[in-house]
Amino acid sequence: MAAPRVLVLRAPGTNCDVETAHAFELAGATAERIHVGRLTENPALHKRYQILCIPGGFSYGDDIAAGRILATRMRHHLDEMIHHFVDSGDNLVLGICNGMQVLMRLGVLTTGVKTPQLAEATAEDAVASPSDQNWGSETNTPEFEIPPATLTWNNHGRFEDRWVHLAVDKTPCVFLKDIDQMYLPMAHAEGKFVARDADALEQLRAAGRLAIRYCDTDGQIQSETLPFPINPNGGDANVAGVCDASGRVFGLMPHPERHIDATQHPFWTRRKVQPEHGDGLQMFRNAVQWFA
Ligand SMILES: NC(=O)CC[C@H](N)C(=O)O
Repeated sequence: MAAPRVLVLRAPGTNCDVETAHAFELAGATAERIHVGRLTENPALHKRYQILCIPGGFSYGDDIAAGRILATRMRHHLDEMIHHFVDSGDNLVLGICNGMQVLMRLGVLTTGVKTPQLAEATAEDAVASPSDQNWGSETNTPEFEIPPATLTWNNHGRFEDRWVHLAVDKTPCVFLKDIDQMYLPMAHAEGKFVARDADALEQLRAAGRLAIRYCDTDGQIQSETLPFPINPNGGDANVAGVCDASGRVFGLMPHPERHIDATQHPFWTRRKVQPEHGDGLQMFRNAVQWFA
């Protein structure tokens, strides 16, 4: 099997690209960190790659809303690249933290959710939506249509940095194959997953799109919104990551690339048995194996 080639997308403010490329390399892929500017000047560059990964950070300083400017730049200048990775069926897309925020703004994680009241929706509906929740002109949505879900500010309104337990649901997500639980660091300010309404949330749940969720130390999810700090941001249904219908496009807020080695675990010196790797590595291995 030839090693799949990964395009780790950089933008001004990206700060997890080196670790993310390293995680992919450790899993057997070939990873290159490419600045968004290099892609806009040579749009055919993306054709050399099979995996697109948008890593974590503060692209464009999180101005307007985290991920918004990079997503807009991609939508306007790199539409062919988005099509190549998202729609072709042969490639994978991973967004980590700021990368998930970009994928949410692009609308590629929540496609296929029906909007029953669309016919009656008016421009006033859009005006009436809470402006502080980042509801905006997500991809391909007419001005008056509110996207099925978004990411907004953590409940406490601050940047939160801590380790979290995660439970993996049965979904088609390629990256989470054969993983039940993970312990990973999260580090974000705008990571609260909010569905447009109960109907949109149920559609995403029924379609197996809510791939990974915050849980307690035993892997249990006892309530629809677990208390802080188990659910670090107060997001709906404890959602930490979402995949598209095919399972090839996946975004998650916690950082798998920060737990690929067992010694990155906060209590590693106190553990009786050292696992061979950190919990996050399997996600990158699953991506590589998908091409085998
Ligand atoms: N670690 C990250 O990628 C941070 C994401 C984003 N800047 C936020 O604070 O929400």
